[in-house]
Amino acid sequence: MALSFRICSSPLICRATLSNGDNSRNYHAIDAAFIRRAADLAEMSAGLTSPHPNFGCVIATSSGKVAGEGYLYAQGTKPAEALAVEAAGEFSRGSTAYLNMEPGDCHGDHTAVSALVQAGIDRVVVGIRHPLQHLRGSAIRELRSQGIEVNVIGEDFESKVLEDARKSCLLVNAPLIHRACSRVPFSVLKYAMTLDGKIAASSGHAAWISSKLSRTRVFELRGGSDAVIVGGNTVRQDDPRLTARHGQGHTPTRIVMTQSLDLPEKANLWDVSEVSTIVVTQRGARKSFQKYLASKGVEVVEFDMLNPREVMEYFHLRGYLSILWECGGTLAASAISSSVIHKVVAFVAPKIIGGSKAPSPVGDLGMVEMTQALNLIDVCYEQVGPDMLVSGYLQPIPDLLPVIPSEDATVEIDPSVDPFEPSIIFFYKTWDLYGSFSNFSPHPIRMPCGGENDDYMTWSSVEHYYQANKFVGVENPMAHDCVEKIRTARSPEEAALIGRSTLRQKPELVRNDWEDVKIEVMYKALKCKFSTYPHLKSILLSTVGSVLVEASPHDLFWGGGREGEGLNYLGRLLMQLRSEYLGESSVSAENTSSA
Ligand SMILES: NC(=O)C1=CN([C@@H]2O[C@H](COP(=O)(O)OP(=O)(O)OC[C@H]3O[C@@H](n4cnc5c(N)ncnc54)[C@H](OP(=O)(O)O)[C@@H]3O)[C@@H](O)[C@H]2O)C=CC1
Ligand SMILES: Nc1c(N[C@@H]2O[C@H](COP(=O)(O)O)[C@@H](O)[C@H]2O)[nH]c(=O)[nH]c1=O
Repeated sequence: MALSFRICSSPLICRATLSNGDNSRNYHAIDAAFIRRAADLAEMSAGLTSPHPNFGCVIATSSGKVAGEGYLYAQGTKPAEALAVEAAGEFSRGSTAYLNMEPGDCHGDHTAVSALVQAGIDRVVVGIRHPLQHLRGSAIRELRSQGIEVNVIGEDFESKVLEDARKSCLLVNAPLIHRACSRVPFSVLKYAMTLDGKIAASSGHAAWISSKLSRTRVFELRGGSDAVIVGGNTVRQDDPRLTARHGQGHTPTRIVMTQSLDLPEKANLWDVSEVSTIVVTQRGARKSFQKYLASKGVEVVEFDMLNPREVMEYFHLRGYLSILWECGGTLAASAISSSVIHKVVAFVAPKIIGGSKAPSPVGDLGMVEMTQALNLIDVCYEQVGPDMLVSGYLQPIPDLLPVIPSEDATVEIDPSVDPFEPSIIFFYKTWDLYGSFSNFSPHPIRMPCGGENDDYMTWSSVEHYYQANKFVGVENPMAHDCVEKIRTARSPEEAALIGRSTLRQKPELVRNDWEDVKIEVMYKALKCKFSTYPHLKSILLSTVGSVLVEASPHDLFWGGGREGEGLNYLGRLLMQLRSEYLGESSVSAENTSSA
């Protein structure tokens, strides 16, 4: 029984129909189709939300019509569920909401859950529970406590068709699921090769093997990844840019892995005006070149043991969820041997270049018999222009069902929270347990713009306010524009990107006193945030006795650094605020008792 979607432009956009005309009996097939649609919608935010989960929601009426759809554009923007019920309007009442993943209410505001409850949704079907342990189960519990029937695929009902739909939910958030189950980001090895298995001519020349259409697909892959990584030799040979040039969305960080640091002085990757580059190298390698790179704005990170696993563990801690490997065969072999590659995407062009010394996509893996070959699973074949795109998984997407208990989890299965000393509370990414302490948490604040403009304005997050303040009060129309662009940025990540890149590219737009006032700016914004949201103040007060550390391994000013070498100013300001609140509450307690 084939299932299809008709797309039309009215609010009742599409309708799941069963091609044999049986429109009512096969509930599983209908549920599965809508769940797959929710996963497809979630896919639309890949790259935009990073490093946050991808969420999609479909509202379907009891007659199987789609009344509304939504996907999360970026963290801090309206949840998919709220957008979908808004689109469905009155049709929401009595309808079913299909969610690819349980909403993660990181900050206690229950927006997604409230939207469904208030819209009068009768039933919610969930593809997978939230992969992060501290968020898992709470939205489902909350919905059930409000009298809504909630069905989780694989727990409350199962069948082959539902299992397939559930798989699409696992795939659309594979990077986040990996975060919950392993300590490395989800990595995809991508390459373009000729029909005779070469990734370059014997001279090293490789531009181009695949067609323009295939290369546009590569830009899309880049746009959906947090970072792209190459080895030193690819930089020397190709001088790549590694940007996403398909005209929309996000551009990943570029990472170069080099032991020797024997890299050219002039390279496209050293131009960080559009996007940043991080060079990871062996500790002590070419110190003078490290300084040169730093002067260009390229970050250099040294490793005692430079190998793909250590590097991936480091980027995992830094909050990266997905990495695209676009290296040559030498580094690819090392990455596969270290078991950090999860998926392979190969563009095969109908060309033959020959050459016994021409490089191939994967170097030596030490295998001697064909029986040792690594077999890909869930392989897909697709024609892209003249090329064939073959993709598949080297390691299965972890199946969370055995890992995620269906009821409240007590098992320690979420290694994303490190077993730090209990007296220290680390926070960093907004979806972590104390994620609401992050500047990126989606808590709008009302503050004056600063400078001569005393008007109160709404800033979508502390990060928006902080970044904009770099350019406040500067007599230059471009500085004014920049403040406005940051204020209206659709996510804290976008605000940070504009603020940081403008500071690098146009330092003349930055206010002269920025270094002197930035701590004060941050403090005022934090005070406003914690005073505006009482539940955040309670969380802050609940940490009394613990040291607060922003676990950013790379920001040595606001964060604690990789080995505690950072100044941790964000943690310090939060502790200062906490003690001020404690002081206030003890004074008011004294006043009450003496009254
Ligand atoms: N068609 C395609 O899709 C692609 C083609 N190419 C082509 O491939 C060729 C380059 O291939 P290749 O030499 O394999 O390049 P790689 O991108 O694999 O670079 C290899 C380099 O990576 C660095 N490295 C750092 N750590 C490690 C480690 N643990 N293991 C292995 N390498 C490490 C070293 O740099 P260092 O020497 O600086 O210390 C090493 O020399 C070029 O001709 C290029 O055009 C490249 C990418 C994709
Ligand atoms: N030659 C080759 C690829 N090569 C990869 O693309 C990089 C160049 O990217 P950019 O500078 O951004 O255009 C190069 O260094 C290598 O990693 N990719 C492909 O899809 N098809 C191709 O034929």
